[in-house]
Amino acid sequence: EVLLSQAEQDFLAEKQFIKLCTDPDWLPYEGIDENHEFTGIMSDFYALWSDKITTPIELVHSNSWQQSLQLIRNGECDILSSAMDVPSRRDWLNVTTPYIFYPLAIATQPDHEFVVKFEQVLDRDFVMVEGYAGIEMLRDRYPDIKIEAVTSSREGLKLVETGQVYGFIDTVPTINFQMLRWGISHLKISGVLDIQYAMSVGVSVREPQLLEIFNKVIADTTDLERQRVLKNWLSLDYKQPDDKALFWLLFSAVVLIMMVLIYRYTKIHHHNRKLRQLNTRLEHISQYDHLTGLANRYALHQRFNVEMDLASQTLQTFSLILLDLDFFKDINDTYGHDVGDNVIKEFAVLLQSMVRENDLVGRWGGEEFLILCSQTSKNGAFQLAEHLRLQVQTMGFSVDRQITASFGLSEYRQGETIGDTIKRADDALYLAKNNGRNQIVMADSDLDESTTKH
Ligand SMILES: Nc1nc2c(ncn2[C@@H]2O[C@H](COP(=O)(O)OP(=O)(O)OP(=O)(O)O)[C@@H](O)[C@H]2O)c(=O)[nH]1
Repeated sequence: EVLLSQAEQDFLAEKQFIKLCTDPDWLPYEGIDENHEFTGIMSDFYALWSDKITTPIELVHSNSWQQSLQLIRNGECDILSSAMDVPSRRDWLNVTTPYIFYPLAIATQPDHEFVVKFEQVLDRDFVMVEGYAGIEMLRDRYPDIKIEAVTSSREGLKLVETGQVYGFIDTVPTINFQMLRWGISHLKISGVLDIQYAMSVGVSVREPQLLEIFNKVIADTTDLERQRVLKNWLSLDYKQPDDKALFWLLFSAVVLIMMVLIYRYTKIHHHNRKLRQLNTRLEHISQYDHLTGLANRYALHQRFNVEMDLASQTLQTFSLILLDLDFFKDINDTYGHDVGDNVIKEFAVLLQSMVRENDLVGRWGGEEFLILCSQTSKNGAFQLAEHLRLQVQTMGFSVDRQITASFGLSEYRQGETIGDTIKRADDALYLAKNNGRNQIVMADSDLDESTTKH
C-alpha cells in the first residue's frame, strides 16, 4: 500500500530532505546528545517516519526552544518536532493531528500538600520553560495565574528546590528525567493537571504539502509502533493485549491452574488411598494375631470394655474361658517348631468354628487362648468348654498323637476389674493343669457344684 500520492512523492523527491527544528532540552521527549544528534522519544518517531516517506529528515541546530520557534518562523526549518496548537503560533505554524498526549504536572517541595484540584494552589507562583505552549494554555484557562518563564527545566527545578517559587510545571516524564539528570532529588510531583499536551508535528505555513504528508504518516503509525518508541524511553509497558490475546492468556492461566489443582488432587488422593490402606493394615496388625488371625490381647481388652458396659446396663454377665494346649513343648520338641505352629493354627480354626458369632476367640499367649462368651453365664460357658474339650481330644491334628487342652473358666462379677476375672480364670486353668490336664476348672468362687471334669 502506497502511503503517499504520486504528487507527494514527487514533491519530496524534489525537496530531497526535510529540515527539522527541535527543543534541545526537553528529554525524554527530545534533546540533543553529546554528539550533537537528535535524541529522545521524538527522534525515534522521526526515524520511523523518515523510513515511511523514504526521505531524510535533517536536524537544524538551535540552542533553545525559543530559538527553534524563531528558526521555523524565518523559514529556516520546515517542521518542528513537536508543537502544540496555540493561538500565538497560528500565523506561522500549522500543526498535524496530535500523536502523543501528556498531562501537565506540578513539581514542588516534598512538604507541600498533594494537589487534588489546581484551583487549590492558584494563588501560588509557578515557573515553566520559556516558549512552552503550557504557559499560554494556563494563562488562557486561569487569567490571574502567576507563572513566569525560565530558560531551562534545570533552572525551573532549582528555583523550586531553593524555595524561590512554589511549583515547576511540565509533564511527569520530563520532570522525573530532569530531576535525575541534574541530581535534584528533594522534589515531588504534587499533582497532575487536567490540562494536557497534545503533541503534533509543527509544520511551517510555507509547507502545506508537508502538513498533509505528516498527517498521513501519523495516521499510518500503528499503536504498536507508538508503544515501542514510548517503551524505549519511559520503561513502561503500554501494550494493551487485544481481546483474543487476552482471552488466550486467561484461558492458558486457567488451564494451568486447573492442571496444577488436578495434579495436586490426584497426588493427595493417591496419598490418602495409601494412607487408608496402611491404616487398615495397621489396625489389623494392632488387633489380630499374625499366626492364627485371631484377635490379640489388645482386641480382647477392647471387647472386655464393651462387655463390661453391656453387663452394667443389662445386668447380664459374660464369662471367660482360658485354655491351653497340653504338653505343647513336647510337640515342638518332637516335631519341630513349624509343625507346632501348624497345630496352633489348626487349634485356632477349631475354636473359631465352634463359638457363637457374638463370642470372641483370641490368642492370649504362645499356646494359650481366651474365649469371651458374650452375655453368657458360667454354666453356659462350661457347656461350651466341655464341648471344645471333647472336640480337641478327638480331632486329628497334623501330628500323629492325641492333643488335649486344659480349661480355666470364670464369670464376670459386677464391680470387679477385668483383671480380677482373668486372674480367676488363670488360677482355674492352673488347677486344671495341676489336676492332670484335659479338664475344665471353674474358678473357685464361681463353683456352685463340683465342676471339675475329666
Ligand atoms: N510352635 C510354636 N510353639 C510355641 C508358640 N508359642 C509358644 N510355644 C511353645 O509352647 C510351649 C509351651 O510350653 P510349656 O509352657 O512348658 O507348656 P506345655 O509344654 O504346653 O505344658 P503344659 O502347658 O503344662 O501342658 C513352649 O515350648 C513354647 O515355646 C508358637 O507360636 N509356636
